[in-house]
Amino acid sequence: MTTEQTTPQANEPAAEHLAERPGPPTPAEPTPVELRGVEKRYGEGERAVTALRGVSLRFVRGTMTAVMGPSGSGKSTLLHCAAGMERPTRGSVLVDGVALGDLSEDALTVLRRERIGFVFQSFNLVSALTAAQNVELPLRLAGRRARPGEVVAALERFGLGGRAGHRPSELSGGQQQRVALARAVITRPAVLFADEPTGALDTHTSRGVLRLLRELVDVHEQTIVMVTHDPAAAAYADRVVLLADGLPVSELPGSDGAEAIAARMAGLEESTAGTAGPYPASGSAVEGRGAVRP
Ligand SMILES: Nc1ncnc2c1ncn2[C@@H]1O[C@H](COP(=O)(O)OP(=O)(O)OP(=O)(O)O)[C@@H](O)[C@H]1O
Repeated sequence: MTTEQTTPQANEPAAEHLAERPGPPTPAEPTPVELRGVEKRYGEGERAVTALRGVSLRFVRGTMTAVMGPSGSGKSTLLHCAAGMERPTRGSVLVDGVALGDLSEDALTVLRRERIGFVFQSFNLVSALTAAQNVELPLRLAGRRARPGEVVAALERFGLGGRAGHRPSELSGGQQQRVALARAVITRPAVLFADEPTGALDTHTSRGVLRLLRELVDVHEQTIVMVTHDPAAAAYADRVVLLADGLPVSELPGSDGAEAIAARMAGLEESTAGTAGPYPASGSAVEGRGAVRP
């Protein structure tokens, strides 16, 4: 396993410093998402599976992070815990500085609805609703009405201006995923989680969706955390975090390119193949952009 240190952004403290002292975010701008020592165990006794072993990660505003790793390494579990869809067994998740573990189920539902966006590989649109109704849904669930033109503007932003009245079955896969994206960001969430968002799309359509994700980050300062198996998709990210056996073990910038990411993944798969997990169960921290702390 290699340990690397890349240059931190000019306006960020040294990554190493961050890794040791995650510290509180400034009151003016809380960190969109922070995981502190997150463990997740499923089941009890002999059948227990530890999916996450003490993960500490921060996802800063206006960055896109790709999470990769071998099958079963804990990627989906990490995303579900970070998005408040599952409660960690130990440790804490903070969204916009709010500890999810301190919230009641009702308060967590409200926070998820208003501060967290999620897109799935299978789009998860409501089949009986039109594109416009799907996009408006999170606002209605929050008891709000869309402002005049808000939904149309959201659809247009994702190149769907002419599709407002179409139902999901009348749309291509790429169009459905763009409706899902418009729906996920209409509430202006602190973070957008994406679980294999291009997994069901062909290469050309995938690139279109990835460019839209990139634009959300670069133009609108959206924070995005995306699980992917595709090194070409990960290359769109600022940061690629590699998981193995429930821990972040390595990290590289997406700008290193798909080939370098694929090579790092291959090395990881080789080193973990047939083992019960060579990584310590005691905890790990990977912080900031471009830092590595296996
Ligand atoms: N609900 C569950 N009950 C029991 N074990 C689970 C559950 N969900 C996940 N696991 C286990 O936790 C571990 C991590 O699973 P997870 O789905 O997070 O991995 P992953 O990296 O997303 O895998 P993949 O790339 O195959 O989707 C695996 O060993 C899995 O079998």
